Amino acid sequence: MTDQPLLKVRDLSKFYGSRIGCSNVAFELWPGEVLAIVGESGSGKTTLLNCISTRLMPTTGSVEYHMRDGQYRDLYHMNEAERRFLMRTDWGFVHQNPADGLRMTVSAGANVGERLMAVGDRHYGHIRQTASEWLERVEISTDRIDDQPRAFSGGMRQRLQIARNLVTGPRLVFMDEPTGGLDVSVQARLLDLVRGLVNDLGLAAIVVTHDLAVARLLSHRMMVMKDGHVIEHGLTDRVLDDPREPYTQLLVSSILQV
Ligand SMILES: Nc1ncnc2c1ncn2[C@@H]1O[C@H](COP(=O)(O)OP(=O)(O)OP(=O)(O)O)[C@@H](O)[C@H]1O
Repeated sequence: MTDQPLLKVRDLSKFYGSRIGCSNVAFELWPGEVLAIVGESGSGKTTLLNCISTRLMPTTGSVEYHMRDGQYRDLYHMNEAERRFLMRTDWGFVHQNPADGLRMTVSAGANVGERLMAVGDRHYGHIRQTASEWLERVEISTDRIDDQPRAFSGGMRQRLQIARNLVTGPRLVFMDEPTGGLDVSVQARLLDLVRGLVNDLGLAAIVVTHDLAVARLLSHRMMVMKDGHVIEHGLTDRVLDDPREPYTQLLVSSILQV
């Protein structure tokens, strides 16, 4: 870890008309750190994730990012081209539904390889070799490299989406319910895989989940949201083992005691 945060979020709010999406959120994310945003449906998790990742314009607040050149830049003061460049080179975004993050009608190899081309790799042999290594890394047999993701199972699609996102060596990955929609045994395997990759690559990640078991397994720190507000924030083990807010206590007792 370096001695400076990767991301500084200050006073971030998003209102949809008079409805609160998220309100007054502030935190810092450090390199290599995984933060989980948890809460019930409608608590504002996706709104917050989308505001931080510049997919949604917040109503107020700032998000500063520590660029590779050592400077902090306010994401909302970048122009569109700069933001796109950052998304392509430094960030990944793993959607709940793999179809939202993959190109379903091109091959698995091309799904991974085109990200390398987007960052300037032009050598076909190298691109195919790297794509093949990444398929192996996410436990997809390399003899499926020419198959389209629509011929894959849900778990395979999600693993392919992860490979597509990580192949370019991002520093920060956003994940929106990465195991949602998969059945339980597939979820467990995928979580193990994600945890291993995040550790090995020293990635920072922000993971939205309504599942506290996912937060427990993946994250170092967690924020609990309710009605658009962060009501509790701390080290994951502390929040789950010794929740301070009655709402968090309720969540923990209702969900985690299985
Ligand atoms: N495009 C929109 N227009 C109006 N209100 C919205 C919009 N998107 C979200 N909201 C409202 O903002 C609040 C937070 O929603 P958000 O989707 O961020 O919650 P969430 O915790 O991600 O829920 P879920 O787990 O169901 O995805 C909710 O009251 C929701 O109705």
